[in-house]
Amino acid sequence: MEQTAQKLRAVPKEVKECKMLLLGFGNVGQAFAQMCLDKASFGHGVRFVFIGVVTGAHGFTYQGGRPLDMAQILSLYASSLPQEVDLCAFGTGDWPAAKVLDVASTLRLIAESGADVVVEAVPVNYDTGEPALSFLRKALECGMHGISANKGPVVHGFHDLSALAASRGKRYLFESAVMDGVPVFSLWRNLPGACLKGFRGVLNSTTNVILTAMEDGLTFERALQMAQAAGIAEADPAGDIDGWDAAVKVAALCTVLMDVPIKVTDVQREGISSLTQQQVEAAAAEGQRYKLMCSAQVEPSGQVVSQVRLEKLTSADSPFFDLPGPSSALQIYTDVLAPVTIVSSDPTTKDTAYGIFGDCLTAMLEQT
Ligand SMILES: NC(=O)C1=CN([C@@H]2O[C@H](COP(=O)(O)OP(=O)(O)OC[C@H]3O[C@@H](n4cnc5c(N)ncnc54)[C@H](OP(=O)(O)O)[C@@H]3O)[C@@H](O)[C@H]2O)C=CC1
Ligand SMILES: N[C@@H](CC=O)C(=O)O
Repeated sequence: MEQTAQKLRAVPKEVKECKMLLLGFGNVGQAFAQMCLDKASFGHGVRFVFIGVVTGAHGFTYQGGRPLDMAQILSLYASSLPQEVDLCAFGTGDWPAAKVLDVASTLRLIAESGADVVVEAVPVNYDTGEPALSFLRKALECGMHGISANKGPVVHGFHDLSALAASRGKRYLFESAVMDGVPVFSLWRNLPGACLKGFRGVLNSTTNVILTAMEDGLTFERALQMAQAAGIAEADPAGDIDGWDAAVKVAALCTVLMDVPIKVTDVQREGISSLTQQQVEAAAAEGQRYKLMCSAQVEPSGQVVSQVRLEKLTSADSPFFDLPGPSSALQIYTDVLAPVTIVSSDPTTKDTAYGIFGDCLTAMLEQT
């Protein structure tokens, strides 16, 4: 079916080889690697070759730029307990094996690797964007594309990284940073001349899983476990629960779509931890439900007011009311279009993987 559909699209004549260095091999990194394998014979015009994988505490593998057997690496992860995995077993070339590759060594590895694309999917740092920011900067300085699923570098380095990328004729792309693989940033690139006056949305899936599950009578803790098992919670789920993930996404949208580079701490923020089962049930009994709403709007003064707020939605007409589990939605208000709403229903890490995959293709295929 996929093959047939692909024939309807323009198939690039030449196949480009793309050497990939993958930083971070958790839920997102693995889903992305799997997608590259699944789509290898799809005729999209790029042959992805993994030459290095770096983790935080599970070692790294790099064999002097030689292709890695990604299917074998994925199958090791699938068949082992997390604490048993050590990627160094696949070989580290001239590099000494180390379960933890420190940031300075990772930067050296990026520079040495000669990769075409560095894909970065390491945990978010709300305060500084590091070490992801430095990884992406190094990749771009070395003339590689920097593709990232991480919101931190968007907020802490969007303008610098984009300018650096442009100066090298490369791309810094991050479609997965907000709403997984849903084309939010690329949609905006396709609305030239439009001004964003504001937006409203449900942008954190983990809290939405928890809120929906609590409506069904599950405990907060059990619901969080479900989100973790689905691979959508942050490495530190407090970032989801306390509203930091939602706030960094709001800041990312303001920075890129409004061209107003706000900090995460500029976003008025609340989380969901104070909400009780009784409050959720009482709301449900009145046909209402709680959502962690994200919003920003440009005031007449030009100032941007942004917030993450736990709201009790009262109207089934709201595009955010009927949004179960990990689903997310964003409504944008521009000076040229009636409100536009994008909804993602029950996304998984495959959606995020596609955001990265699409960015890699965009970067590779537009390059002459
Ligand atoms: N999960 C999701 O649904 C989505 C996630 N994102 C973003 O994608 C990124 C990755 O998320 P996810 O895969 O879920 O997170 P995980 O915690 O599952 O994976 C993170 C990976 O990064 C590795 N890592 C940690 N520190 C370093 C470092 N210094 N250098 C190299 N690797 C490092 C970890 O190593 P180790 O395995 O050894 O711990 C792990 O492999 C985050 O920024 C997240 O916000 C974006 C959209 C959706
Ligand atoms: N932890 C995040 C993952 C995607 O950004 C969420 O729950 O939305």
